[in-house]
Amino acid sequence: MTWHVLGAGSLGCLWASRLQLAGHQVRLILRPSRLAQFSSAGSNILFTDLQQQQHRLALHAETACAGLPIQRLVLACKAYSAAEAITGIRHRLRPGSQIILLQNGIGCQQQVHELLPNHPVLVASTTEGAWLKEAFHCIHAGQGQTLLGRLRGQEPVPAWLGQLDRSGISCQWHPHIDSVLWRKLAINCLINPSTVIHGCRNGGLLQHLPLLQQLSAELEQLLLAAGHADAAANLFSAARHVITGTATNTSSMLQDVQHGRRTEISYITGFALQQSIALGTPHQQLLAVHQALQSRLAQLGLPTD
Ligand SMILES: NC(=O)C1=CN([C@@H]2O[C@H](COP(=O)(O)OP(=O)(O)OC[C@H]3O[C@@H](n4cnc5c(N)ncnc54)[C@H](OP(=O)(O)O)[C@@H]3O)[C@@H](O)[C@H]2O)C=CC1
Ligand SMILES: CC(C)(CO)C(=O)C(=O)O
Repeated sequence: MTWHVLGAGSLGCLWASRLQLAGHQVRLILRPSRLAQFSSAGSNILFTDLQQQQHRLALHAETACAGLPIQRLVLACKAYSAAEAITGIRHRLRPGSQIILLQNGIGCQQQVHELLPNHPVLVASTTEGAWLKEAFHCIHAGQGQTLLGRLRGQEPVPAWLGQLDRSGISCQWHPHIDSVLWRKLAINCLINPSTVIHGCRNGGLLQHLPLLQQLSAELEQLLLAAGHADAAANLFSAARHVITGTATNTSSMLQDVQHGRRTEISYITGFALQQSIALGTPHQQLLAVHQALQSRLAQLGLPTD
């Protein structure tokens, strides 16, 4: 069965390259302007793997309008593009077509569910790392792991999970993917905005641990109130572990800011704050961090949502 991958950004190129290298049929879905750029550059992805080996892969690409019905779609756009991307492609979906969401943060998964109430929507949480050296040149920066599950419905564990593993996409089924998303959300709330506010790599946050500890206490209460006690356990020490383990990394949000790109703030601190208000949990620190991040984005002339 063909894998359709929407978006040839970092993760889209990473998934498409590895699937194609493993012998699967892959089709990219690009916006018209990207498709023109892709075609004039020879319809290739250059993929640098973890061993620094380069692979030049000829891929089929098309726009959302054209093409055959889609049976399996990997949505590899940013969280803020997900709803619009699904709206543009849903005429090509058929009953039973599967959608796999790769977005960070929370909120877009629910938007997609609402747009596609009768489709199997699978949600991934990944710690893989990839970036684009230039358009269509993807660098695989970190192996990481992908957990996959369903937020709603009774879809069985997909038989194609093994295809992903054999393609080098280390992927495991998780029965409570919502808790995994919430835990990652909390870690991202603790790390990403502060790296932008302080303009530092992840390790620079070791200078700001007392404030992070207060924020972590609020996030723990939010996770508990949202029914994710597992996700709340030892949150602060887990975040500190990630900070030290990724000390030299630039967070994805700071990378977006450095490249003048819109961030996923609304799906990270924005979502957490909205939920905290709805559930009546303390959110003084969360509000302060969210507002400080918005101020910094506004100063830089970037969208604050
Ligand atoms: N990169 C990474 O290492 C990781 C990323 N993630 C998450 O994965 C998601 C994707 O991230 P990443 O790959 O880095 O993002 P990128 O910005 O690199 O890529 C997103 C791509 O989606 C494309 N796109 C958006 N809307 C459409 C559309 N309607 N039709 C076709 N293409 C579209 C964009 O195309 P265009 O340029 O034409 O707008 C862009 O190329 C994010 O939520 C991110 O947080 C999670 C873990 C790791
Ligand atoms: C865990 C962390 C903070 C690593 O940089 C991340 O997920 C991100 O940058 O988005």
